Amino acid sequence: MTQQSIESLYEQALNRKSKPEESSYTNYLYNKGLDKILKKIGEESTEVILGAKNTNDELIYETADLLFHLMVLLVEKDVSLDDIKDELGSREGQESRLHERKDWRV
Ligand SMILES: N=c1c2ncn([C@@H]3O[C@H](COP(=O)(O)OP(=O)(O)OP(=O)(O)O)[C@@H](O)[C@H]3O)c2ncn1[C@@H]1O[C@H](COP(=O)(O)O)[C@@H](O)[C@H]1O
Repeated sequence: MTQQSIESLYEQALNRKSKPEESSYTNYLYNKGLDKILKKIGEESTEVILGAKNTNDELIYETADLLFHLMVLLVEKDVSLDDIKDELGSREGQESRLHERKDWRV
């Protein structure tokens, strides 16, 4: 089975931004603008929640949809995958600092 990395999904979204294609769904989203992309993120997030309540197949399908739309959002906002990796990396070994935020316990 063919697999696709998050990096290549992001690269595709970046590539559509610099070289738009008429039949591209990614370009349809860019043309509609940020509010449309955010609406899709909201819808897809809800579908992930519903999928998780149903079957793992649905969860996997909806997570893939959400990841795709997240990559489009990051490109639209000029945020790189390295920005996200830097943020995640800065949290490594910082459990005690993160746990000071007691709100996650609620
Ligand atoms: N991974 C995806 C991907 N995941 C989901 N989708 C699209 O996201 C849409 C989500 O479905 P919905 O029913 O929620 O949305 P819709 O009713 O089609 O449209 P709207 O609600 O947005 O108006 C579908 O049209 C899917 O085709 C994706 N579209 C593209 N990709 C990747 O992006 C690449 C480039 O695609 P294009 O930009 O279309 O050339 C593709 O080769 C894929 O690798």
